[in-house]
Amino acid sequence: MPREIVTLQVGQCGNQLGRAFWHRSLHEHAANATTSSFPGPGGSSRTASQFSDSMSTFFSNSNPPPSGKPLAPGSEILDLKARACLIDTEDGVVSETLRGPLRDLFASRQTLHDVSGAGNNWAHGYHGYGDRYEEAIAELVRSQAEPCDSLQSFFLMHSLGGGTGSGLGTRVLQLLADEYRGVYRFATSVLPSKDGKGGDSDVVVAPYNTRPQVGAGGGFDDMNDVVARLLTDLTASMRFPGQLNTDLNEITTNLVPFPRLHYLVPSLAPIKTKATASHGSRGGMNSAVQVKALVRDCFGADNCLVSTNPIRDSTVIACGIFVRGKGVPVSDVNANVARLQNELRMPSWNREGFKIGLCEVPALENNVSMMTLSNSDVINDVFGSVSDRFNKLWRRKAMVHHYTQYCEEAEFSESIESLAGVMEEYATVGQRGRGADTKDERIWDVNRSGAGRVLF
Ligand SMILES: Nc1nc2c(ncn2[C@@H]2O[C@H](COP(=O)(O)OP(=O)(O)OP(=O)(O)O)[C@@H](O)[C@H]2O)c(=O)[nH]1
Repeated sequence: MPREIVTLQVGQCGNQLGRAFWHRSLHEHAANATTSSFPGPGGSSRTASQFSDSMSTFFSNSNPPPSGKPLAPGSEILDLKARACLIDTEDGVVSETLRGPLRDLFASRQTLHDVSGAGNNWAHGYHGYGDRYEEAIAELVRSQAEPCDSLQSFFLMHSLGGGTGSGLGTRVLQLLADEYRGVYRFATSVLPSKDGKGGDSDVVVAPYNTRPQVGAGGGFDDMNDVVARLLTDLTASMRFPGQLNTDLNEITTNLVPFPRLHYLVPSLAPIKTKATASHGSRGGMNSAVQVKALVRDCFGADNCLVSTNPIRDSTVIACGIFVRGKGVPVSDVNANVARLQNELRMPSWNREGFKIGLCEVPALENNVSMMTLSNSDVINDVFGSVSDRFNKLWRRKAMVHHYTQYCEEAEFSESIESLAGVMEEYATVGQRGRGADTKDERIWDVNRSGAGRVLF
């Protein structure tokens, strides 16, 4: 039975990532359709093909065949709609989406946008726009959630450097927690680069808006292409049928042993962008050798989507390994898990903390590829640098007056304390992984609401 996922794209970055994700998903489904392909002419989602049960996780088909009269394969005209809410405080990106090649995938009632933006101000997004649009956003979400037979989770995309994705995005996550208790929220967050250079050098106050992290070099198109790879790999086994499928709830349950330690660092192998893509790399290797090489890459520094130390040098609390490709035996993956259990530093209570997913449908550019999600204390490098940059501004109370138009100054100290708390919990787990066993069990006693969150 399909278990639907509702996607929420918030802010400019969130909506641009969403576009890259839907575009890539449609192409994957087209490449694997048994009949004629979609997207149709011009990238449209309205075309002839088959609508599978698995596809209904992310898409609805508003033109189902008449009941009791299944149409012959190939004669079904799909009118796909993404199960998505497009939210922004400016109208540029959302309007562009509604005019562009993906226009048929979204009805205009699936969107909510204003015109003036949040001016890179978290408090403007959270309090200003949050107060103004809370009801309308709740209604928008309801319009997508209510038609679902069995809502699995919410999938949110945003950046943390500006004002809308960070502030209004946080408000949306809170609204979801309040109105849909028990439904997991899985957020993909683009964080400011560690050194303030590169992608987010345009946002001086990014550390105020973020509280946590990162980035990569290159333009947005290339970056978004990599992120779309990550998101399609993450959701492949929810969109395609398969033997060893994983859903978002399973991932969250297995990789988040404590509610506040919910930051999952992704790695991809091979990493390819449009510019560097080529088919069939490592095509000559047998599966066991291929999987071993992919694992090696994913646990090194170069393939990690967060610029930080290699995952293999950190304490790994839990880890998901997701493989795409035809005919990869699970035994090849298990052999690597056994090796990682010996090689990685893991807390003694969770040496079994691996979640494996296998999807037979390959990614577009590679015959076999791998994505890992690591819950590890490596994230403290990132949080530490955000915290340092935050404090540099905060000591001088620089730019604070822009925020106090919308919020109390106390929120600044609360957020930096909250971040310090998360860092302390990760540090404690990290020390345990290094063998320093303490009797202090406070860390396990956290009961704040948990959500999976992929950072990059
Ligand atoms: N990877 C990636 N990062 C982006 C993209 N667009 C913006 N960013 C980054 O996101 C941060 C700014 O956030 P935006 O999403 O532009 O802003 P916003 O959330 O819409 O907020 P306001 O502009 O203040 O209303 C900066 O760090 C940008 O470098 C994108 O398409 N891809």
